[in-house]
Amino acid sequence: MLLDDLYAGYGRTDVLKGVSAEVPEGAVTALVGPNGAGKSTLLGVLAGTVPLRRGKVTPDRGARAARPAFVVQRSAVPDTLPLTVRAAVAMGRWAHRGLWRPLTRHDRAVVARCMERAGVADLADRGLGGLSGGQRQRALIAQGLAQEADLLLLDEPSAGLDQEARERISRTVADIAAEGVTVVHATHFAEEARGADHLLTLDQGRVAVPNTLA
Ligand SMILES: Nc1ncnc2c1ncn2[C@@H]1O[C@H](COP(=O)(O)OP(=O)(O)OP(=O)(O)O)[C@@H](O)[C@H]1O
Repeated sequence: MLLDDLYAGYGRTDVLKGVSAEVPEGAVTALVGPNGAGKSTLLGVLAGTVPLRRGKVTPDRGARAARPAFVVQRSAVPDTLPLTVRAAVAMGRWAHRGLWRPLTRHDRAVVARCMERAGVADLADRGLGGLSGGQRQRALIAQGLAQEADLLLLDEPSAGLDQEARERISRTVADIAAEGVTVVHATHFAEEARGADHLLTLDQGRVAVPNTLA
């Protein structure tokens, strides 16, 4: 996917100020940079939730442009949401099924497979609110996977998690990319960024020069 001179922001302020970069297909791109650099804004642009003011995103050849799945920061999901893991992951099928249509056998198989891939199959009947941070984050990743998107966008999935939980998420993310999904993974952890296939460093709304870890 090619990002060409992207501008986006809120109100009168541009947050992204001419971001140009290549995001390789079927690989993990770590999106790094200090607080406020524009990482979440760029993810929002790629997800279609933040409008582009200028510039262009060219999807990979063969990929359908409008097939991103956005795994938002865990803090954006209320703790008290009365949902089991299975129900939360099944919400990922809404894009295919519509809100009130019952899930088909195929949908249920996809949900089961995605819980397996994200390592939450054994938690399927547990409530989201009672899970550990790492378990909850993996449930949200499973929900993103259930959308069967070409592009998986992860906004700091490891924030607040211990090293073991972070490593588990890194492995899951690498496996997903190995299956051909393009992953953009915003992170503040240098070890996660080093483990990625590609690096995109933002600084004050621009690609940092050089595009390396600080
Ligand atoms: N919904 C919004 N409305 C107005 N300003 C916003 C909004 N979201 C983000 N901003 C501002 O845009 C700038 C970039 O924020 P963004 O969340 O994209 O950065 P970030 O790199 O993801 O930061 P962090 O590492 O803290 O998550 C910040 O100055 C922030 O205050």
